[in-house]
Amino acid sequence: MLELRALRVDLGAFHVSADLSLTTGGITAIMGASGSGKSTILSAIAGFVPPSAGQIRIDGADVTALAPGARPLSVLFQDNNLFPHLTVAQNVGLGLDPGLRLTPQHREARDVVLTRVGLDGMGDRLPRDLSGGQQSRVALARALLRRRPWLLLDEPFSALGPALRQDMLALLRETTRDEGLSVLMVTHDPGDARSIADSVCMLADGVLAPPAETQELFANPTEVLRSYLG
Ligand SMILES: Nc1ncnc2c1ncn2[C@@H]1O[C@H](COP(=O)(O)OP(=O)(O)OP(=O)(O)O)[C@@H](O)[C@H]1O
Repeated sequence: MLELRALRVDLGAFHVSADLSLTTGGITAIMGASGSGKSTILSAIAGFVPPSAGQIRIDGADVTALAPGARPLSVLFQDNNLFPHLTVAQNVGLGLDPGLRLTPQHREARDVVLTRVGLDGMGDRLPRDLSGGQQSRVALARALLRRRPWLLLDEPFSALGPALRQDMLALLRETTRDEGLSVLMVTHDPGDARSIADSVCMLADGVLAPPAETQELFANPTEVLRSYLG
């Protein structure tokens, strides 16, 4: 369970708040207009932006004051955050040990994940020698290898073309389901939310709404969703 209890984040004149719970397992999308505060909320949960009030609890523990690396979550950013001078295998291996001192078991786990995301045989390449879609797979592999229970994604595949993006969303759904991860994904695209999210939290007027079941929400759109869809 991920709980945002009377959470409030202030960035200068901008405010966003949330008071809701997300159950463990499945994929929740945060959807809202550009500038509505989607990244801000995700950054607060990840620990990169300090809240001005309220509490963030994950699986029963208060993580509000914990450093990002100490939280039971991984984050996947839009730019993939790959180190250009490290190989694919090294970039993925960072998910296990920031010093890259990998045991034989670590290497085996890394290679299993590389195969899982379709990068078998590409471990020795540098990120620049991969396509955009393959780079996204490296970042996903690293996040999966960390085995943190929650995976947070901020518009992770928006730089990819539509077909490749659908492939990555499908891979995300399969791999996180197989690994039993809970996913929270920021998107501005209703199509992305409909294709993989079990539930959607709409963000409008500085408030993140509690999750609504995706099919139900789109079948009976709220006022906020109607005005977002235009
Ligand atoms: N450091 C900051 N100081 C003041 N305001 C900020 C700061 N960072 C972001 N903002 C403002 O906070 C608001 C929310 O930004 P945020 O990036 O969270 O929105 P978003 O919904 O993720 O947008 P997009 O879909 O365009 O990425 C914006 O109005 C932005 O200008």
